[in-house]
Amino acid sequence: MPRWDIFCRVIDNYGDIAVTWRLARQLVTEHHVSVRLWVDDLRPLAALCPDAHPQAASQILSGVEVRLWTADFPAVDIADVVIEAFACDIPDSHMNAMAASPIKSLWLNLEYLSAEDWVAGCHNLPSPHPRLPLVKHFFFPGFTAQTGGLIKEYDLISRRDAFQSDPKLQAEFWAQLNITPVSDVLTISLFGYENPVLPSLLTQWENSATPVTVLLPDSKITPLVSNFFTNNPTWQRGNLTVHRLPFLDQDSYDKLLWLCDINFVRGEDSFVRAIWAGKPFVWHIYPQADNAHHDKLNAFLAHFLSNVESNVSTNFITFWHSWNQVNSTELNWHTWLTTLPAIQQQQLTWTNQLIMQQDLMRNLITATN
Ligand SMILES: Cc1cn([C@H]2C[C@H](O)[C@@H](COP(=O)(O)OP(=O)(O)O[C@H]3O[C@@H](C)[C@H](O)[C@@H](O)[C@H]3O)O2)c(=O)[nH]c1=O
Repeated sequence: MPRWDIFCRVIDNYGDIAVTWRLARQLVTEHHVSVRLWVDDLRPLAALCPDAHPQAASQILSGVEVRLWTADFPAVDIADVVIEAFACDIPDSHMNAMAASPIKSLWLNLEYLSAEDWVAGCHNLPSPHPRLPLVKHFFFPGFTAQTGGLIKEYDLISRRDAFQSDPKLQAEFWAQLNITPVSDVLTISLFGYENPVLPSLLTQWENSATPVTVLLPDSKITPLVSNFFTNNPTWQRGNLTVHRLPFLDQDSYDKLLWLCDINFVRGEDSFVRAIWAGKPFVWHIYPQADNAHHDKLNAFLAHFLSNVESNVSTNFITFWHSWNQVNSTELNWHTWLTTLPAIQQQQLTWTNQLIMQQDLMRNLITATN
């Protein structure tokens, strides 16, 4: 059985481990390879996967061998495929062992997702090691067939469709969340980074003509929501009700996205899952130094909105820019809502095209053959 090593350093938050954990599980389940996932901090994994022990040096989870990556890296057997996630630099001792081994590992650097045009040109490029007889290849996820694609399990869309068409499955999930659903409300999931424009949005929801129910899994945005409800322990103001949820396991979070009418997501992995959920979403992109994330945000918007009439796309972009503080235009929820019929249509067409493309894991496997 082919052996794969995946290396992940947790920079912050959940995204680094979220992506590698998802990929590791998919490789085991769908490609039947043996996967060893090296992670330098297991605490975020324990949030995504409650079965994970946050300190264990070694544990098997969903068929994946999860190893705590410490400074004193052990001498271990060399895998057929080595994935270094997000340029995390595998240990020198291991690299030397790879160079000396008769097994010629395929070494890939799995990069961050971007819709920018340059990605297609850099995907698969080799990077020979300056000293050792090793070549690392860049592997860029992306939205076109010229890139490494997006993570999507083979049965994701059928599981989503089954959930979205079955009131019983939805009722079970509401019960799991311990919430009694209310009809004729707009249900919104809210996940994001600290965001100074949030109070304005909450006020607009409070005054909205349609009642708004927010499902709020624990995140960096929670304290701001809590401030909004100071002196109001029920977390209800005007037409806005917020339900505070614990941080959900990764599979339950998918269901939350499938359930809600609109999803506010962030970073990388929840953003991709919101795309697959097929519901309108708002992306809080991971903020980078020198506003490098603005180009990334605009590249995605250009790609996503390429077939949308200009007045709709202008209003849509203005709202996303305000949410991400790319501009100082006041956030206008009502105007954004008017874009939704056209956006939903576009999302359906666009997501269906993406579904037809080969997913990231299969592109990885193609690269290894
Ligand atoms: C809210 C919630 C999220 N999740 C999951 C969804 C995702 O798999 C994961 C969150 O990861 P992300 O969406 O990527 O957002 P993120 O912000 O957590 O992660 C990152 O983004 C990257 C771009 C950065 O490089 C990383 O350093 C990191 O900041 O948490 C749950 O499983 N349960 C929950 O309740």
